[in-house]
Amino acid sequence: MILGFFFHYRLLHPVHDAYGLWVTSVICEIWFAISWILDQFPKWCPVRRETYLDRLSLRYEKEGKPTELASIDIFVSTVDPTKEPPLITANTVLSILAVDYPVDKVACYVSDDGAAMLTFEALSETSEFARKWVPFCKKFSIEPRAPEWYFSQKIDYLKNKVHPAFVKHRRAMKREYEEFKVRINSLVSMAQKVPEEGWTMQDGTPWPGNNVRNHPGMIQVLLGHTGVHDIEGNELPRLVYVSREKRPGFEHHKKAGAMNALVRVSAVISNAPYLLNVDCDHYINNSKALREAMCFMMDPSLGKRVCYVQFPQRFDGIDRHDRYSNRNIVFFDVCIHFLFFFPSLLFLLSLGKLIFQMKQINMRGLDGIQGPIYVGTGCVFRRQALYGYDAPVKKKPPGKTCNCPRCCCLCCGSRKGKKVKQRDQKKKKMKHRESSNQIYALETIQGGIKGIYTEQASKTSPDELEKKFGQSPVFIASTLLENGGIPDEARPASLLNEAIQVISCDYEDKTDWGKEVGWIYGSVTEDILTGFKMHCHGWRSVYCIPKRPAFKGSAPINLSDRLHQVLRWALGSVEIFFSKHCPVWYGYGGGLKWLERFSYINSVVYPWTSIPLIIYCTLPAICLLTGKFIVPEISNYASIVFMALFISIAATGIVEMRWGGVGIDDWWRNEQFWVIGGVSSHLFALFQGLLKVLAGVNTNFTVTSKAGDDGEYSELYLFKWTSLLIPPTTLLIINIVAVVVGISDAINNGYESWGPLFGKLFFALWVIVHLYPFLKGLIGKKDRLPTIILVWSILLASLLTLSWVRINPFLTKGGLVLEVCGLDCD
Ligand SMILES: O=c1ccn([C@@H]2O[C@H](COP(=O)(O)OP(=O)(O)O[C@H]3O[C@H](CO)[C@@H](O)[C@H](O)[C@H]3O)[C@@H](O)[C@H]2O)c(=O)[nH]1
Ligand SMILES: [Mn+2]
Repeated sequence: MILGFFFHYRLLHPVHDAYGLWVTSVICEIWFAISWILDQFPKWCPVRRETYLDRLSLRYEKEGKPTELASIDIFVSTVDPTKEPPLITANTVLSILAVDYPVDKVACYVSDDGAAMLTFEALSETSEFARKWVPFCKKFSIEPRAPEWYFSQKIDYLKNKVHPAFVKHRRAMKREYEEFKVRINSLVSMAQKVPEEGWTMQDGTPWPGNNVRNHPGMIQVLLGHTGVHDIEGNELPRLVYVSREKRPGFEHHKKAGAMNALVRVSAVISNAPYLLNVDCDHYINNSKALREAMCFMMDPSLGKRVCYVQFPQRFDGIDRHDRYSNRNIVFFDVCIHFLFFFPSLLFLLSLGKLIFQMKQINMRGLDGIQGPIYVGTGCVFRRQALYGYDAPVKKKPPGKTCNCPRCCCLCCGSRKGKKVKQRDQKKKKMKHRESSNQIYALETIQGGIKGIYTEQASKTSPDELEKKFGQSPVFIASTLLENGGIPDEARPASLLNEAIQVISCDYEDKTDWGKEVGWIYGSVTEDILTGFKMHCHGWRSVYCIPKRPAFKGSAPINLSDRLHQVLRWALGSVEIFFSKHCPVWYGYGGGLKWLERFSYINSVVYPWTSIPLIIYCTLPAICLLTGKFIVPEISNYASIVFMALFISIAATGIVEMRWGGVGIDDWWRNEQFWVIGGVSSHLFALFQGLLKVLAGVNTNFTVTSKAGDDGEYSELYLFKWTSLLIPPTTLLIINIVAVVVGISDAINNGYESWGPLFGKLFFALWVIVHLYPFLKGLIGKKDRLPTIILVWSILLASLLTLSWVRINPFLTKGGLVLEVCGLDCD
């Protein structure tokens, strides 16, 4: 590293624009230093991290720990039954109901933002089917427990199963499922027939959700302890349908708002101390995953400082070559990742200040620092961490006294007196507010007031609690219980009544919901913000990668959908970048570690790299068209150093990949898609984000379309027109034109011009190779050639080349200009 530093200095000094280069190289070296440090400290080292994971799951296997499993509330969000087919949601719900966990400790809440009767009907069908499906799964321990995916597995199920009844049962079950599927699909086709007057309920009254933007809150408990049992007479987990109230003029905050509504509803109905969030297009693929998460949550050595356990996202139904890098394997499995495009191109095209390099600490690497970021699905939360509290302070060994105010409140007598007084005040206040729908008497929760959180909570006055959590006394009382649960004497009817209150539109008015409590608002990618806030409060998160993937989901497979998804993520990042929560300046003095901060910064600034990226994709073409070579002349000595550096970067990259178990093809797809997404989605996100900040123009959250159940890749070639396609097409065309022009020029000028040409051709081809999957997606099936994009892009490309040729002051070699013009005028 030090050597590298020295070389940089020696090397770059004589170059024309040395200053900018020097600065960038220093930044580079800092990154090198970080990776070096990461490798030196085994605690942060990915390999060590793996053994840590092993240790926990080993203990779990040996001792069956944790023996006492805590309750867990599971949230599924759906919004649009036309884009999120009810069958997919049904499968998600079935995999949850059949999970390998005590039934009385699981409650599944389905939030329906579309308020579609269709979703509701599909869900009640699902609950009926679950009565047969759940006992079947448990009896034969099948995996996965989402029927669609279980039955579509192409394995010989007779091989390992010796149970004689299994074959018969499986066949019967499969038939049942086919029938269930027919029922769900007939619901869907019925839904298409009832557009105008809207749905009616069985008794003829209109379905309250007919108007998606204006309807009351709806809650329906479909399964539960006291309710229906499965066909073998066993209990089933609770299943609750929730559609929050919608009124015109209220901001609903999309998924984050839906999640917060569920947090409150579940607090009133089951109040489990842990929560799991899965998107409707993801299902539980490993029925033991919840237990794995509990290993971390209840691990004494982690001391209740874990705010969430994130599982990596894995996907089904991705084309074999994963053309658009949907799997995101590099993000989920590599610790530290160099974006190779930068070092290779940018180092050599030394354009001074514009050069910069990206080195990302990804999920696995973060796990050695303060934990992975939250990616929106497949994540088990500690409920208390969502309530905006600080992480519990590490306990000092007895005998040591600490004077810091944080520790003091735990031991110091005079404060305790004050606390009791406050508690009495609270008691009075609560009694005072007692109303018909109040279920908890404070006395019943008094026993629960102990431990770290309640320590913090009891420091808060009742007024403050109300300002923070809103006006529901039942909800507030529930937040004071560290271990969750509902008092025995609570009546279900009044609980439901209270649950309706907490999903009303104005519940969050003038409270901390979405600001300090729950899922955080203010960006279309609520996930980054939510995790970030918790890390700022000093919590740590855990990355859990069980051998059998815990959750699996669907990903968009055609180019346009994928680019739109990336656009939305990038837009979210730009929004955060301009918000008060920007990790560059937010949360100093909190519990956020600086390397963790680096990574959060990286996750919000990356859309900006689209600008230099585009410049670097145009430069090779310009080189070829103008005959000017941008790479500075460097000495032999310098070029050797450059090569050495290049190789060292490549080597670290390869080592990181090996550690993560990522193949070269996955890595290469990632590189390619980084360029494709960079020059299209990231750029557009930047503009949209700037528009939003400067002019207040709002953009919509478009739900990512989900692949149907046809299993074929017909969608892969599906072409949808979008302006996102223009910049990469333009870049592609100018580079191809440049290559053609360059070669024909060399042919005209004879033998001696071939030498320098090769250097230039290399860069142009480098760009083209990166954009190749895009080209394939663009052309798709031959008959779908998108003329409109072609016209636009050729127009833009020729405009750019022409204008460059006109304004280029260096150009005196007239031949080339003619060449270019001749080509364009044809
Ligand atoms: O108003 C809304 C909009 C969306 N959703 C739900 O949000 C989830 C994610 O939406 P999806 O369109 O599937 O987005 P993806 O791009 O596939 O999702 C990724 O990126 C999102 C952030 O943009 C995260 O929230 C997701 O967890 C993550 O999987 C789905 O379950 C939707 O039903 C709502 O509940 N209400
Ligand atoms: Mn999704």
